[in-house]
Amino acid sequence: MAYELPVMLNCEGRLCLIIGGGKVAERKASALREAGARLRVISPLLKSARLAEWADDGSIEWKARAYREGDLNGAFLVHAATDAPDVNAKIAADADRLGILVNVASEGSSGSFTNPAVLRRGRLTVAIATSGAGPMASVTIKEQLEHQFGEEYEAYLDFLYRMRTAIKDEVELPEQRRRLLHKLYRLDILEEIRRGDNANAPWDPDRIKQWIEQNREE
Ligand SMILES: C[C@@]1(CC(=O)O)c2cc3[nH]c(cc4nc(cc5[nH]c(cc(n2)[C@H]1CCC(=O)O)[C@@](C)(CC(=O)O)[C@@H]5CCC(=O)O)C(CC(=O)O)=C4CCC(=O)O)c(CCC(=O)O)c3CC(=O)O
Ligand SMILES: NC(=O)C1=CN([C@@H]2O[C@H](COP(=O)(O)OP(=O)(O)OC[C@H]3O[C@@H](n4cnc5c(N)ncnc54)[C@H](O)[C@@H]3O)[C@@H](O)[C@H]2O)C=CC1
Repeated sequence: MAYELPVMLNCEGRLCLIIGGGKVAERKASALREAGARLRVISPLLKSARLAEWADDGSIEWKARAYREGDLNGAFLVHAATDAPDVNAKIAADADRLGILVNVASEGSSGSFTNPAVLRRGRLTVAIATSGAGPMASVTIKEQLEHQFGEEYEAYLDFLYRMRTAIKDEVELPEQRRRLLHKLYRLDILEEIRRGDNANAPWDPDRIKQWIEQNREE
């Protein structure tokens, strides 16, 4: 078995195409909207009500026709999400020729990327893929992880982000930076957040500065 390479794609402002306008197209569109992509859907009709809504309010562009060669020019990535496997296969071949990332809904292994099930807690992303064992296995495992990684992780990662940014801004010496970052990840802030202490004693910029001053020397 060859393992696939997990990556995080920055789709912000990039043109992403979805060929097809059904349930699967809607799911892929929804994820790409959250990622800030510029979205174009090509499909003779939109079977998904949400896709139709987004086309109406202009948040996605809809071309009401079947796929044709040339549609892929200028795209960052494409989802082949029609219910016609031969059309999806043609899209995959065209995309490969042009060097464009392609996902094939009807036959995952024939595209250049697949979509994991995703658990988000603010800045935390947990992606689960099963290399062919099936998307429902991914979803079940995601549901198990939801209990382990509760809502408090959003506040926790925001805290880590603010601390790390402040350390990078305030501390020049690599040695001190490293020491502070090591101490940062050992702080038991998660427990503080769970107890609700964090709301009473927020880590505002002054307290962060103070912590940096107290901990920068051994
Ligand atoms: C390879 C992959 C390629 C890709 O699409 O990227 C793929 C492929 C296929 N899926 C099929 C079926 C279904 N997929 C779902 C749902 C999801 N599928 C997703 C990912 C992936 N699906 C990639 C592998 C990821 C991994 O490794 O686990 C999720 C996780 C993410 C997402 O789609 O964004 C999302 C859950 C989102 C969530 O809820 O969190 C449902 C349920 C439903 O639709 O409600 C069904 C019906 C039930 C069933 O059949 O199991 C079929 C058969 C189609 C046919 O019958 O023709 C194929 C084709 C094949 O197997 O190659
Ligand atoms: N990867 C996944 O997560 C899943 C994949 N599937 C697969 O994905 C396919 C699509 O599923 P659904 O969205 O439920 O189908 P659907 O039937 O709801 O939608 C298909 C869409 O494709 C459009 N279409 C058909 N021919 C086209 C063409 N030549 N050019 C452009 N658009 C065209 C139709 O107008 C329709 O809007 C299924 O056939 C199945 O093989 C199904 C479930 C989950």
